[in-house]
Amino acid sequence: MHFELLQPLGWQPYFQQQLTLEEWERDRPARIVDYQRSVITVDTGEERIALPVSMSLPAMTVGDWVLLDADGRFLRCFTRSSLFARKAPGTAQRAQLVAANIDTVFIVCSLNQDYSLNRIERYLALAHEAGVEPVVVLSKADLCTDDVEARVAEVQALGAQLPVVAVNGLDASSVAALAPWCSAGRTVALMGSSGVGKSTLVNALVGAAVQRTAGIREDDDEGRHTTTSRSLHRIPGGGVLLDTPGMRELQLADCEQGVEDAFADIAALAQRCRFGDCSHRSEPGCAVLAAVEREEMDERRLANYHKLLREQAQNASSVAEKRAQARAQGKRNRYAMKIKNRRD
Ligand SMILES: Nc1nc2c(ncn2[C@@H]2O[C@H](COP(=O)(O)OP(=O)(O)OP(=O)(O)O)[C@@H](O)[C@H]2O)c(=O)[nH]1
Ligand SMILES: [Zn+2]
Repeated sequence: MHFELLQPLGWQPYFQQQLTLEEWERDRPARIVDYQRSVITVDTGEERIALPVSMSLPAMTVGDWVLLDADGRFLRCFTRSSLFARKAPGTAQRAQLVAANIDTVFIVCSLNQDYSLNRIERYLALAHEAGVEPVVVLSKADLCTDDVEARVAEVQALGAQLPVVAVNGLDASSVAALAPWCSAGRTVALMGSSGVGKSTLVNALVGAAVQRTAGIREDDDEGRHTTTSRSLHRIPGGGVLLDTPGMRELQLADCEQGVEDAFADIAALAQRCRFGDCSHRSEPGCAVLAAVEREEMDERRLANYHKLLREQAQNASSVAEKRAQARAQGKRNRYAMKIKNRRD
């Protein structure tokens, strides 16, 4: 019964399985379509409800599924199928949740000035870390002066079964090549540098639907919050597009496992290195360096792997430093308190 209402919001069997029959009949699942400092907007498929942010709510983000009771009160958050998060600024102890329950992320890279295999590998690591299937979208194919087919093949070589699609974002029939990932019940998102054509793709994918969502919003009592319809868009083919500034600003941080997964070929070769802790830089008996020597492994790819791991280590150590600073500050505060208490 609610199924037809929920599926256009990205509802899947994975979430359905988290409900008892009784809950399914009595309560109402809803998806977070917008998350502001003081108010969370959820969509039940029938209406949008504003939940005030409070300390009693768990950490949640756009894309999360929540269960509400019949009166629209929050009961719980569903277990996620995927999560993009990043280190929060400041003490950096808590991760900032960026987007939840995304099935596919389009890694957008333009075929003119922005094209870079290193950058694509960086985004692949982020996608792997989040547990989201990546699809590389090479935009501005119409402006590419090189052989587009050759570029596509080069990017495809970055991962086994990595889908790579070249598009002209200004041409709807070209963008239609992304339809297989945007079918009913599926949620997609976009990542990529500024100017590569993400907004153009959003318009091509949802164009008319965005207008319609805005129209519906006029009628309900939250009508003034026009930004609400900007985070989660329905795609005419049945899918959902999640587009937030947070997704657009994602950086590589704290995703060592993501880097390892994005470079699974290096991990496989490393099994045959002489030393278990081989760093694949200069060690004798290194299977990775041997593969580079035989030209079976791209030297650029190995260098980028080292670079991403190094950045990863730096991020981790700056987090550790900040934690140590916070601890030292806490100690000083407690000491000052002690002295003060003694004086009182
Ligand atoms: N020729 C051509 N131009 C494109 C294509 N995609 C985008 N553009 C143009 O490239 C410029 C930047 O595109 P945007 O969609 O604004 O890029 P963006 O990634 O959203 O940029 P930010 O908003 O800075 O993140 C615009 O002038 C678009 O019209 C394409 O496939 N072909
Ligand atoms: Zn090695």
